[in-house]
Amino acid sequence: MSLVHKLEEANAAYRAGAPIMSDAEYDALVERLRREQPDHPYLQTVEPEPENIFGGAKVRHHAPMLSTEKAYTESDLIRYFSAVTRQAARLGMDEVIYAMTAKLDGLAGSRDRAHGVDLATRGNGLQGEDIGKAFARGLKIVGADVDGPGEIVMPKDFFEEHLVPLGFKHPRNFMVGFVGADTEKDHHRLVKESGMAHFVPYANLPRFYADKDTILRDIAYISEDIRKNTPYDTDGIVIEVEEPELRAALGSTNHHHRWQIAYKTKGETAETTVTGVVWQTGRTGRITPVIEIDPVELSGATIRRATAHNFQKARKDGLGVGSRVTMIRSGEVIPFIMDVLSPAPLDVPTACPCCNGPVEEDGEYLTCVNPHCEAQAEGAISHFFKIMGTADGFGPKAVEKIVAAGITDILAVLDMTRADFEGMGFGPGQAENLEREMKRCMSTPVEDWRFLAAFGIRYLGRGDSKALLCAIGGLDALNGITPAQIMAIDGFAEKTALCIAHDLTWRWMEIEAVRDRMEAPLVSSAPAGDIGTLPLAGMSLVFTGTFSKDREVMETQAEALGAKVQSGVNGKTSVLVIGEKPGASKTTKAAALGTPVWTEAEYLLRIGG
Ligand SMILES: NC(=O)c1ccc[n+]([C@@H]2O[C@H](COP(=O)([O-])OP(=O)(O)OC[C@H]3O[C@@H](n4cnc5c(N)ncnc54)[C@H](O)[C@@H]3O)[C@@H](O)[C@H]2O)c1
Ligand SMILES: [Zn+2]
Repeated sequence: MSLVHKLEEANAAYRAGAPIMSDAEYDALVERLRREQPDHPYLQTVEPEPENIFGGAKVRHHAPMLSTEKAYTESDLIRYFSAVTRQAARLGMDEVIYAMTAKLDGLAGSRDRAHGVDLATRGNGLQGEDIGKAFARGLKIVGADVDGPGEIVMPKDFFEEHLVPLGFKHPRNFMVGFVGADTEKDHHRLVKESGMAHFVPYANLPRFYADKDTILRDIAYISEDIRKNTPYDTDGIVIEVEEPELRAALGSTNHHHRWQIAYKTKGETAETTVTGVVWQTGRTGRITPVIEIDPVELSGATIRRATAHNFQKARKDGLGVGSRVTMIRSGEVIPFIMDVLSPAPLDVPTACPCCNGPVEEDGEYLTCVNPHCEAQAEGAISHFFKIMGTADGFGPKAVEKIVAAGITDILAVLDMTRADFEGMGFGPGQAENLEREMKRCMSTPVEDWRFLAAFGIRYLGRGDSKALLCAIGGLDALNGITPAQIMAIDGFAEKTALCIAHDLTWRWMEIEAVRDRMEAPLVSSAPAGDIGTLPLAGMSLVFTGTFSKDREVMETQAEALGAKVQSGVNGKTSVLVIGEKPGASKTTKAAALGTPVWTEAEYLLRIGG
């Protein structure tokens, strides 16, 4: 395949949110093309988005959205500064002061309400796609709502905490899916509810100012400082001239503005040999190879191993013992294998390295499907209590202790007593607490979809569990369900249906056993459910203040008992439930509307608990 063809293919995949190579690899190939064929048309225009990946109408940009020129070295920067300085001298201007901002690594978009465009992608630079629907999906503008270009991004902390465990690898690719997906999935709702999909107009980014000599001297510190102070992924910094007159004089090419440059630190690379492969099972059951290498020095650190997250690619590339590879490390990424120079076959395990249980290939992942696998147990147990939402105290630390003591499945946890907890090294107070919380978890009514989602079955988050149970008529109907039955339901594709049916069969006994342990009934989400007999049926409640339990737990319980929970008081509110230090705006509003107010004690009395 020709170099350009390879670049075109990689670019199309990247723009669609499913890259087939790393950015460092792509950038290295672009630099190679620049060396070999400096005048190639591919280098002269904006790398285009494939047509119609977001399903929006075509939009013409009133100002073209260009790419940036890149500087990897000091001499690249000097060349840029000289060109600007020459032009400034022609205009009779003094020393130029440059503005620097974080180069956000997301999906570029432009807001141009002056021409009726809420938001559009960059497209080919001249014409993009209308993605205004992203606001309905939960996209939030960060800072002043100004027209102009910006970036669609997600804070990295949130991404790492909530989306990495679901298998997403890069916020940028996630946001491409978020903006373009036809149907709203659970993970989209999670992001929407948390308000973590952001559109950041570049004009709102913090700006740092310096002259060229300061920049050349301190560029490493400045870059690192900007990176550290930006909550989003970045891939360098943008250095630019601000004076409109100088911008106009410098002008643009079809590819970039001459008044702007992106500074990126290129990773250092080194060749080495693979000396060993160790397979590890993660918390979600995913089995990934850790590649051990002959130690190499890269940017001042000794690198001994790298994780290959995509096992399928590792096998295809031949990352086995004895293969020769190129490692790369830059300031912004952890070291990884960039290239396989000479392959060697990679032996893939047929059993889980942790529990010896059965494994399955699911797309690019190798997964241990044994729910009792110790490596997965912690994740599974925390997930259960978190989704049930009716017990406190089963945080990561406590669960780690429980699993370390050999209790690796939900049922076994539910069988534990205060004495058992104490035997594991919990203090008497905490042991008592855990026993009480577990009883509460078993005696509080929850919706059947929440119960099902608590088992952490692949593709059965809360929303999809609800859809499944509503369509199928309740939990019992899941016993022996076939892929065909699931596929017949709107929103379930063949691959997911196969996977869900398989996992349900495998885990049905456990699900039933846990349900038998429940002392409270599950609230059915099937349309013909007996909602009318629940104590809070038909009521709309608002909770404010601090309660003896987490507010979220109170609200979940109220919903399970038939209530609708609102976030603010309005004419439809039946009762305002107040804890300690209730919010003044809610109590005032309730007083003005004459809405009944209950204390926590009154509320508990009413629900009989
Ligand atoms: N992994 C792959 O296969 C693959 C394929 C294609 C492209 N890429 C990556 O994409 C990049 C090239 O594509 P590109 O032209 O979209 O990006 P670029 O690196 O040339 O950057 C230009 C874009 O940066 C954006 N930007 C972000 N922060 C900004 C700020 N503070 N001020 C101004 N603009 C800002 C602008 O929207 C502009 O369009 C390369 O760095 C490459 O690594 C990767
Ligand atoms: Zn296992």
